[in-house]
Amino acid sequence: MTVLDRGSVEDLLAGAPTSNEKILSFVRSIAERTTPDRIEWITGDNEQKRELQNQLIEAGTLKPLPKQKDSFYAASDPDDVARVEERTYICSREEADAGPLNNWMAPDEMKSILGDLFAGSMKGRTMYVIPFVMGRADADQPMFGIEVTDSAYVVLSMQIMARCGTAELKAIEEHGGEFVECVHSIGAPLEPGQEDVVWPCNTTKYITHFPEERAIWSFGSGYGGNALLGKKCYSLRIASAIAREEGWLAEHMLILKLTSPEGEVKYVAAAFPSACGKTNLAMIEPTLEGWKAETLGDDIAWMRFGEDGQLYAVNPEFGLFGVAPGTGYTTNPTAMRAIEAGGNVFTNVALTDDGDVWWEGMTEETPSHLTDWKGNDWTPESGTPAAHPNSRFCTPITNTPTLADEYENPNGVPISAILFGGRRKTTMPLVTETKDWTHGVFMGSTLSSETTAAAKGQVGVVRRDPMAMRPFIGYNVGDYFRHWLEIGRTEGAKLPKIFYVNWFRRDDDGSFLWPGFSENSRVLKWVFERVAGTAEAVETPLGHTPAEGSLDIDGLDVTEEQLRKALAIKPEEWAEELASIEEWYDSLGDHVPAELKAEVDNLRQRLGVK
Ligand SMILES: Nc1nc2c(ncn2[C@@H]2O[C@H](COP(=O)(O)OP(=O)(O)OP(=O)(O)O)[C@@H](O)[C@H]2O)c(=O)[nH]1
Ligand SMILES: O=C([O-])CC(=O)C(=O)O
Ligand SMILES: [Mn+2]
Repeated sequence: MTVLDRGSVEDLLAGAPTSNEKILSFVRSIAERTTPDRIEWITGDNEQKRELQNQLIEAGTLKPLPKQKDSFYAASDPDDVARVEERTYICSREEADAGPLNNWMAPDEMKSILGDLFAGSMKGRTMYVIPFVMGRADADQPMFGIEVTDSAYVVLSMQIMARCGTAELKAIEEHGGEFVECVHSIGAPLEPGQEDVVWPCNTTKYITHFPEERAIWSFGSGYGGNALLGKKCYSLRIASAIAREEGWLAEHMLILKLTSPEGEVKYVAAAFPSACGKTNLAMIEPTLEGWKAETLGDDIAWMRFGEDGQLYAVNPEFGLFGVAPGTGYTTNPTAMRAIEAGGNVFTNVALTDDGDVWWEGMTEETPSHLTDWKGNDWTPESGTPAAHPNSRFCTPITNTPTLADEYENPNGVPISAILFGGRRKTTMPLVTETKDWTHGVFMGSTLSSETTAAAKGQVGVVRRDPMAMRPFIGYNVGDYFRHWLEIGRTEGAKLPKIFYVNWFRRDDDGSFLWPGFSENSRVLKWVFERVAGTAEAVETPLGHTPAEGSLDIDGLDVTEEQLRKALAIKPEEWAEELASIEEWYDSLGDHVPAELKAEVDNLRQRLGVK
């Protein structure tokens, strides 16, 4: 392995747009290790963006889409299509601090592996330096990062997902050069004369986090949450560790603004696991007369206490990285209009014969011929999905026609209700209001969902996904539960009410008991009215569920009988559920707070099951 001598790295750094020693020494140390041919600082200006686009078009990585505004298509390596949880590590000094749900390795051991992997890993390539901020630079506590990467595709995607460029570099300098170090390499060095491939990556993958040093190192993948390090790696795993220290919450939640026909406003946050409906709910078009919903965020919420004791949420992201399949004019017209506004990068969707994109669920009619995400001819008879189930649209959030004005407010909006929910065919009712904060934390901590294509692995298996954060908690899950309970004990706190929802319950014949999508506005109305103190509820062992007639199904093709089934709490299902919860808590070790374990017994008693 040739290593650049010091002189040549200095040459690459000549003309760097900063003289900040912390920034320079970080960039220098990564360049020395990875030996790129060039270093390019991302400015955020259009000329640079065009140039990168053109390079990627020439390399075959991006295809321009003549039917779309300023948008591109990319197809990844078929082995690089989703987050790889089994290759994701939390490298805290103590193993107990990573906890039983994260892969752990001692920092030194991991650094030695990474040292070998990153040595010369950018050879023949350009190292891009992306200064960015999650949230806004003018927030009370701005959260900066610098991602270095050897993927121009990652640069273009990061520029959609976060505020990046010269302005952010200046802001980092002004704030004393504090930033989260994000190091990314696709791990595909190029020898002189070696021909590149369309989607370079490495079969060895490591997505690693050093929460105590606030650093992220990612190797081998160019896709989504593995590579756009501002998203899951920073804004959830590292930020959750910071939030624990500082007394706030970094969560996998959408943020929604609801306005009633009377003009009253409430803000709601909701945590559903990956590919379980956050983007859809964040962009909901209410079917109820006079109700208005506006979008603030579709994936991540940071919530800090305001001086008035309320939890204020901001969306740290600047873009949408939405699941394409199932997004269509009938299910999510808002997302379709956002996409129409242009500036998109689509990955692993299908292509129509006239050069547009398509995915399952986009249109009512399926085209008779397509090129599938693997580049093969495809017809409806092919028997395989045309778009990969985790194919994504990457779209500027400012395209969203329903974006609330408060999105630009650096310190966020006060949250009145938190919804937890997952994808469950049975057991979990359409909606329940939990009894109090501790009971709400209990329900969130036992959140369960059938697995989806958003992560590699088997699809459709029920797994516990606490607060929809299972793959994203940057520390021990038991300590994370304790942190949630402590948030509830914060002096002067005016806490949101916590609800549990399930859009995915099925009837005996396998059909959905609840129409979902825009009709979820009816559940949101009930939640709004519970917070306002106007909706009727009945007390159940799980908290409060809508009293008969209080959930508005007027004009909906749902019978009272179906609604009863959707809301039912069946003791035989719960006997099984409680056993599974208990087993799961036990598997998490001794950090699980006793208060939560006590909730299992309380619930068992209320349900009258053994
Ligand atoms: N049956 C039903 N399906 C839904 C509903 N809402 C969303 N979906 C489907 O769930 C899938 C994922 O929805 P998204 O809104 O993209 O999920 P997400 O939680 O934002 O996913 P990530 O971006 O991976 O975090 C899509 O295929 C949707 O069509 C609903 O209310 N009912
Ligand atoms: O991180 C990703 O790749 C996409 C995402 O939002 C999720 O999986 O929740
Ligand atoms: Mn997500």
